[in-house]
Amino acid sequence: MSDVADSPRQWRSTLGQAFRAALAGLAYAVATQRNFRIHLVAAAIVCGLGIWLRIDSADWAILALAIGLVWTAEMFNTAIETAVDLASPEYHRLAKIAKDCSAGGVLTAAVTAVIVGLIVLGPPLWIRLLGTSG
Ligand SMILES: Nc1ncnc2c1ncn2[C@@H]1O[C@H](COP(=O)(O)OP(=O)(O)OP(=O)(O)O)[C@@H](O)[C@H]1O
Repeated sequence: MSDVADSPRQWRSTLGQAFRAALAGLAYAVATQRNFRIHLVAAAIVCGLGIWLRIDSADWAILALAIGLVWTAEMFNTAIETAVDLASPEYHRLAKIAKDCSAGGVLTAAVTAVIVGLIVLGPPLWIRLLGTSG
């Protein structure tokens, strides 16, 4: 009996296709979603501040989680919007609920990331700019 799992070469090929599809999804979001590009720029600014302030590895881990949360929410939002447009190009009450909830998810993630950023970067930024911790 032949099975995909029997052949390492087929496994690699399947994984390669899945990875390429995932990268294509990311490229689509970057190319078409203005909000996603804004989140990329915000992440770059946060990383620049992190380097400048020499935050420690635990703080980097927290910031990475917050950035990843927002990007993930934006990717799922793009997927949901696209699927809703496919299923319901005309106005529909349920399509509105789906898109509004999806947008609410992105907003929740973004607000969370801003709070995390303020907690992690705020105190060292304050000290760096004003030269005092009190
Ligand atoms: N088919 C639809 N039926 C009902 N309401 C819709 C429909 N399409 C969009 N809407 C409403 O319009 C809002 C904006 O939808 P839209 O598809 O323009 O998304 P968006 O948030 O502007 O994202 P993007 O700018 O990335 O396309 C939705 O949140 C929803 O309230």
